[in-house]
Amino acid sequence: MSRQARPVGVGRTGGEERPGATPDPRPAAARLEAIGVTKSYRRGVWPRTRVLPVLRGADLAVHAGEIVGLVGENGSGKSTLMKILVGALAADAGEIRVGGRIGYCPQDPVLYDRLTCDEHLELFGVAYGMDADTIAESADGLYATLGFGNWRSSRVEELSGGTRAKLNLSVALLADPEILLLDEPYAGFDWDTYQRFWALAAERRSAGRSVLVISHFVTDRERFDRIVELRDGQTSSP
Ligand SMILES: Nc1ncnc2c1ncn2[C@@H]1O[C@H](COP(=O)(O)OP(=O)(O)OP(=O)(O)O)[C@@H](O)[C@H]1O
Repeated sequence: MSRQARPVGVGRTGGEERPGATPDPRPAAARLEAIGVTKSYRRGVWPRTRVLPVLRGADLAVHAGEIVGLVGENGSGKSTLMKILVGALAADAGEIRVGGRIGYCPQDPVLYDRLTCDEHLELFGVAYGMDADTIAESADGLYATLGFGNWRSSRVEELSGGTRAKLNLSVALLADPEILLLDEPYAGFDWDTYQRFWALAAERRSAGRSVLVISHFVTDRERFDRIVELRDGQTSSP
């Protein structure tokens, strides 16, 4: 799928050669790609509106089996680019190509105070088109991996910030998406959960999945296959 700053088309996603097939000498197509994306926000009230250019031709590619870090100063446009990649925000110009199902973990959890963790996973699972057994199996695995099964019957309003962050991440992972986009997913995690998160990301890489993570911590750098930096509205690989 491809869009004009549109979500993108399903094409040759790479990393999925059939045994016995003749190797394809072409480089594998990116699973997720942004090409020349521009975005400005309009601020203020007429007649005192002003335009704030945030992205000025940003390019980004994430391949199968890669964990890519998106870094940049506060306000450099990382969340804006991620929202455009998932289709939550329209770009002014440019193209987005997506070759697979996306799971998105926004910076601010989109959760419902009165629903329990189980009810969230059921609700989102049904929205993803999953059957009840698959939802239950996936939910059990996520509770075990992220260590918050004790809270499965608690309402979100009773949860700590870190447990909400675990549920937010679980919602993104529930349907086992080919492409996982995470906007500062571990800000509220304790050290044990932080380690579990990276083990989970590494498992996804081994399974040929793709992960794009907005990160602020320089110490995370060795965890990524590649780092992409946003500066002055454009991307580069430092
Ligand atoms: N809806 C909006 N309306 C107007 N300006 C916005 C809007 N959303 C973001 N901005 C501005 O766009 C710029 C980029 O914001 P964005 O959240 O994408 O940056 P970021 O790199 O993710 O920042 P941080 O590291 O602080 O999370 C900032 O100057 C921000 O104030």
